[in-house]
Amino acid sequence: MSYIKFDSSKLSKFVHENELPEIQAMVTAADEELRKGTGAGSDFRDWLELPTKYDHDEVSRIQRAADKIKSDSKYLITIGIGGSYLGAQMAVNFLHPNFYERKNQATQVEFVGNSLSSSYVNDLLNLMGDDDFSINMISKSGTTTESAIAFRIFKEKLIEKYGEKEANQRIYVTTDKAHGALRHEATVNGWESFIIPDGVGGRYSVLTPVGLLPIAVSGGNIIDILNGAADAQNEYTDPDLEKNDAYRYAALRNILYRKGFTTEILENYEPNLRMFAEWWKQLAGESEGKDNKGIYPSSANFTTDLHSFGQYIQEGLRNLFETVVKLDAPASDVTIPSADKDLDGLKYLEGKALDWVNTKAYEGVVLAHTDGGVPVMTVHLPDESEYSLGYLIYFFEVAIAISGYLNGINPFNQPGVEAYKTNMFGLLGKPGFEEIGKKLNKRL
Ligand SMILES: O=P(O)(O)OC[C@H]1O[C@](O)(CO)[C@@H](O)[C@@H]1O
Repeated sequence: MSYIKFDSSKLSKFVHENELPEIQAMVTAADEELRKGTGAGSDFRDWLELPTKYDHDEVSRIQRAADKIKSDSKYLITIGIGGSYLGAQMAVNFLHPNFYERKNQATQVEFVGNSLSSSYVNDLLNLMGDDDFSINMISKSGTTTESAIAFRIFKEKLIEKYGEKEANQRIYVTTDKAHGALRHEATVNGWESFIIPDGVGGRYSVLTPVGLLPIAVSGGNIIDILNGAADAQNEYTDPDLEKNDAYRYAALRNILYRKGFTTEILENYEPNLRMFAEWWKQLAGESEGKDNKGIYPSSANFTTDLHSFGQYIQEGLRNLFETVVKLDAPASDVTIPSADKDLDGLKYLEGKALDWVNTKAYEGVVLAHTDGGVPVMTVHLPDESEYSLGYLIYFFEVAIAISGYLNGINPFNQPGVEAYKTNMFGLLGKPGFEEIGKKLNKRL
């Protein structure tokens, strides 16, 4: 029995019994493409064995760097965008109690460079005030505009506060091994640096130093995360759909997609899983949305959004399906108190645990949405531990890769991201983009 329970029992109305066996041959072929490297994008499969083959010396260095940052910094300013921040922020948010940032006196991990908002930058600078800080600049390419601009701004502040020599001791760079401006800058300035392996793309990089350093600084146990992912790596290897839950999830979403269920909503019932959906949206969207096809990844936070666009899910356009990440055992629970009078009509819930109510809400929603024509699958997450998170990360990573091959695309490239960058560079007057800029300006 799988550590993470995958429940597709409510799909019978949408997927006939014969359909899974009938797609098995395609899944086996997709598995071969992934494992043997015969599929498109085969240079980017090193995440597959990362949990069991990671560089132990590098992980020890990450732990030491995290200890230093915790001892000399109130803030770790983590700069990156896309895969260079989503996994780290998702894990930091998941592993710590809600409101942790406001209460905790230890080093706070803050994220910047994931937008071009000046208010956000100024708000962060105001929050930091004159407190001690360090920077973790994360960029595989080293050329991403959003993060490069943030790095300039915060590096300048660091040098202003500490002088160049000490500032250089407070800059940690996570980038590729050999290429790129950032690698060169790190070498010239003697910054401590960590490697994003060549064969691991941004959205698959959370278990590399990209995610591990910020997570370690926040107090997360990175070895436990890797152990969870390693066990998942061992579990999800058999292409047999009856034995591999991650592959079954991939197969079912492909079956649903072909029937017109083109939007997937990843849902949670826990606020600390909100960022998990953001991480998943990049993983799924950047991997699968290409060649004018692919499931559109979206997310919802329940029960909150049941009072917002829950109406749409229940009765709107019938192209939706849902995947719930349901936490089975929250770290703590609350008992609903008794009251002398029953003015609020809650007597029937007195003495009940809040998480029991949450679970009943989930069960009610699954049945209501199923009745409303929305297929629902559930991934049961046993608890809020690092181990479980590592397991869950790997479940979705391998499922999305198989899903991409099932849909006949390269799950490991992202050619479409360049279009906005080219236009932005033209409009910003970047050297080499002048002609594009002239043409675009005429259209504005
Ligand atoms: O780590 P980098 O090279 O700064 O890239 C950040 C993100 O930008 C993208 O390349 C898209 O522009 C993502 O694939 C990636 O995760």
